[in-house]
Amino acid sequence: MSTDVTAAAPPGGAPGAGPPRRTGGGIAWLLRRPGILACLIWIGLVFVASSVARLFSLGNPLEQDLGNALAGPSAAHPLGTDQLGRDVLDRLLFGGWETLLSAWLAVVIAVVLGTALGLLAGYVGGAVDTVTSWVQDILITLPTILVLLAVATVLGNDIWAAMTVLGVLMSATFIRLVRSLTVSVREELYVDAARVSGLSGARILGRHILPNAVGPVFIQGSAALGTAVVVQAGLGFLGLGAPPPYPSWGGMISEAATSISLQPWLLVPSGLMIVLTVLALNLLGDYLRDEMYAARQGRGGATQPSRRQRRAADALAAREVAEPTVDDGSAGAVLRVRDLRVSFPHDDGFVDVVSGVDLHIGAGETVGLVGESGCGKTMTGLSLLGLVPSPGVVSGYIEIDGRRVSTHDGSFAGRRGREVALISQEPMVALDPVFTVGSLMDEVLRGHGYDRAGARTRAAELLELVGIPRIEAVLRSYPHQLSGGMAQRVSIAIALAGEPRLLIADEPTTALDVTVQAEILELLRRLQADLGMALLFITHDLGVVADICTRTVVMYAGEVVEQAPVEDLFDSPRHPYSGALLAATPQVDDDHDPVGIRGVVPPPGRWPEHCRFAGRCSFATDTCRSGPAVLRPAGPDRVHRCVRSEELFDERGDVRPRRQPAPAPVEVSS
Ligand SMILES: Nc1ncnc2c1ncn2[C@@H]1O[C@H](COP(=O)(O)OP(=O)(O)OP(=O)(O)O)[C@@H](O)[C@H]1O
Repeated sequence: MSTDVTAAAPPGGAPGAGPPRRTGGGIAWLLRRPGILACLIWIGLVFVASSVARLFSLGNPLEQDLGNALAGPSAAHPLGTDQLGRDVLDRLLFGGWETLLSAWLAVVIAVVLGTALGLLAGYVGGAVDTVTSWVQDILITLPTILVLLAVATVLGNDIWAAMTVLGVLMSATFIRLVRSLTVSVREELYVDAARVSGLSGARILGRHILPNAVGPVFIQGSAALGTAVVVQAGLGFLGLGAPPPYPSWGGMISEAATSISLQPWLLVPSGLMIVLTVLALNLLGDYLRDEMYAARQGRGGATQPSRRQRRAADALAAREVAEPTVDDGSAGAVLRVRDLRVSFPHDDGFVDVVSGVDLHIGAGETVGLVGESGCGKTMTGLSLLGLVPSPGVVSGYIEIDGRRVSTHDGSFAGRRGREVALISQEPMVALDPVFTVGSLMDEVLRGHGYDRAGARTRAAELLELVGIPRIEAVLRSYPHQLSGGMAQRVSIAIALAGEPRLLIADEPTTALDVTVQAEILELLRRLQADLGMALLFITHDLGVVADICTRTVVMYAGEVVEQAPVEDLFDSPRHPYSGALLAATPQVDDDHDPVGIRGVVPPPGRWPEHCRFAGRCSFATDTCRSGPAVLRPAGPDRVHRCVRSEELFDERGDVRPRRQPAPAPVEVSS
């Protein structure tokens, strides 16, 4: 039994993403994880008891009492006696020491050798990588037991030599694991930065690449220890363990098997000891892998919700929100959202980072979601994909293509990629550096039901659709061999593979230079017109919204403050925040300088009960601070959240507020 941690390994993980983060004190951390604690207690007990028994010569594992052979458990012999009347507990403990230490030896050799070769192969590449791959393939192909029997034939019953050879054979797993981690991290920008700053290869490996491998190697090592114990017991069973009369766990099973008809109990202690120890080692590996994964998702350590927070999360998740009414103009839309809330643990409860968002997007419509950093745009987008990171809780009504979806009942699972897909800001994030574009697309398309030949044809069609030249060469390329624009086109092609009805583009052009930005926008506009998807375009850039969107939703501090057709919003904003955003946007054909918005968006949990923008709004009066600002209709397909809107914008004759009076001091509630 082994645990493959490659899936949990962080491709291009953050530097230092090593073993599970320990937070809140080691004991408290362990107490919250009873599975890990139970495994550690068992392994520790066996190791300490067998070490003490061996080192201090406690018990008499060799002392025979033929008059009391094959006895069951008793006060004098808690686990009974064997054929020669020797105490089974003493023999188990005496044999355990050698079993565990020799298994450790094998794993240490496997880890050290495998990590060194994996790092070298992954970092240096070329001929070194090729030769190491051959070595790894040979080690994997060799039949372990036959090799160990050959070693025993040559060297006799030398369990330490056998376990050294086992360590070399097992190193193949670590070579593969560390090599793939190294390849994925090698192209990271921070590794390039280290190279540029003149660090030596050895230093880059040690400081920037090795820490990424420590966690996965540690976890794989735990599973390998279980395997080594099994192999060691197998050798003992075949008579290749400790020479008689010295005990080994495998040897004890072999002896018990010969007396099974006279005393079946004899099989239980040694069998159970091997099973429980191997199980504990493997489970420990699995638990640690889950912890590491959770830590990478932001769920580990300090962010684990408390019991009270879990109760609050359950209450939030159970919040009932009715289907939107037909008179809000959303009937028949591809996306219908009502009273969407995204909340994260805070103090003893939860705090909203998105609150009460209503949204709809029809087929063929492009809606721009705009607002400053931290207003909740990305969280809104992720909630529509069921991808809000744990322990965040999403509640509210979400309907995609006529069917209600929820994060809590797994209904997103089959829909992601099919009904709703995502293009992210950084294309390389979506493209695993270990695989070629061809195999990435093949994997996605096979998931959508294509056979191998069909997937190949469809991949080429999709790349053609997104305007990629030299398709065959691109299919054979690795992501790092593509330019930013080309990589974004590939990630768009992958997003389109499932023919989604709703495409969420989260700042898809921010990481690209302006000419490539224009090309990608043009591509999205064309695709959207051809395929008739609903497109939610998340951006800071109002220029992009003017360019590509039909409707704009302006978010401030977690809520929608204005929603209007693009032209209406740009010509006559109805909320001072929309006006301020427009005034802050540079325009080529305009003689006004952009005016920044003073102050910052208050953080979640510090939003005032009244209008959330009041603290930064030059037009705010006591009326704005007298109670919550609710959404108000302002014409067809138009709403805003400003109590003074009519008064303000009437006074100003529908002219957008290019210059605001000096802003009031920033106000946040305590
Ligand atoms: N994992 C998390 N745990 C707790 N709070 C989070 C988490 N992720 C985001 N937030 C908070 O949610 C709020 C909204 O973040 P979000 O990323 O949606 O904003 P945004 O408008 O998309 O900003 P940007 O344009 O910078 O991406 C922020 O205050 C952020 O601090």
